[in-house]
Amino acid sequence: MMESLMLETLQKYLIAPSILSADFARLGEDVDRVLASGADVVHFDVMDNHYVPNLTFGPMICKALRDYGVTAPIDVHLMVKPVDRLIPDFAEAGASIISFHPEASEHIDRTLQLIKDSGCQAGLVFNPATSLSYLEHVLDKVDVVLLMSVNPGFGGQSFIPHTLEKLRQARKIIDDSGRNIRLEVDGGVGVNNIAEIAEAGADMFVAGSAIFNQPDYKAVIDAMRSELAKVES
Ligand SMILES: O=C(CO)[C@H](O)[C@H](O)COP(=O)(O)O
Ligand SMILES: [Fe+2]
Repeated sequence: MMESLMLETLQKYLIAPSILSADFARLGEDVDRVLASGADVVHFDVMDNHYVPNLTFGPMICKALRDYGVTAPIDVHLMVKPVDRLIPDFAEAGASIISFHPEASEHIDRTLQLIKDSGCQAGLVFNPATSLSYLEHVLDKVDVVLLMSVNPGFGGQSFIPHTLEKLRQARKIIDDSGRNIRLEVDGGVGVNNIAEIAEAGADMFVAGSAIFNQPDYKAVIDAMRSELAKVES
């Protein structure tokens, strides 16, 4: 039975390991291990060697994780162009959230509607240099705002500091809207900066290399949670 997809019913802060840095030869086991270590959501980076200069995995691997028994929400981050034709495939494969980059879609409103109609939650992703103004006319259809804190395409890059200011701006837009929208941050997140990122307004944290490149995933996730607890208190 799949866990609740309603992000608003989950806890305040969500940790979403990016499986871009997982062991692909043992993906099911590695995903089970990171979830057993306290992760909330599986972040699934889809790259097409066109929108970004790298190539990863598609709906078949998402379905394979579901068939393996993964029940946690799967957060599909589409770095592909065009976007629309992959949406039904990912919904059928068991995606919970599907996020896309507005520059990669010809019709942003239509793409968001396609995601909602397929039964998934919808996210818009902003590169470090993409304007938040894309949110202006579609906020009512957005469940997740995903701010990239690196340029997309690769794991293991350093967090770009000016993203903190953009996070504050996105937090204000979300709060002013009165809607229940998650503010997710992706790229270069680790134990050292997660508190500062939460203080700037994020409530969902993607971390790939910071977790999977360490032998003890639980130690990293626990350390992230204790950093976040300092922000909450
Ligand atoms: O979308 C991504 C890259 O385009 C990844 O989710 C992101 O880079 C996570 O990796 P890390 O935590 O190692 O930076
Ligand atoms: Fe990502």
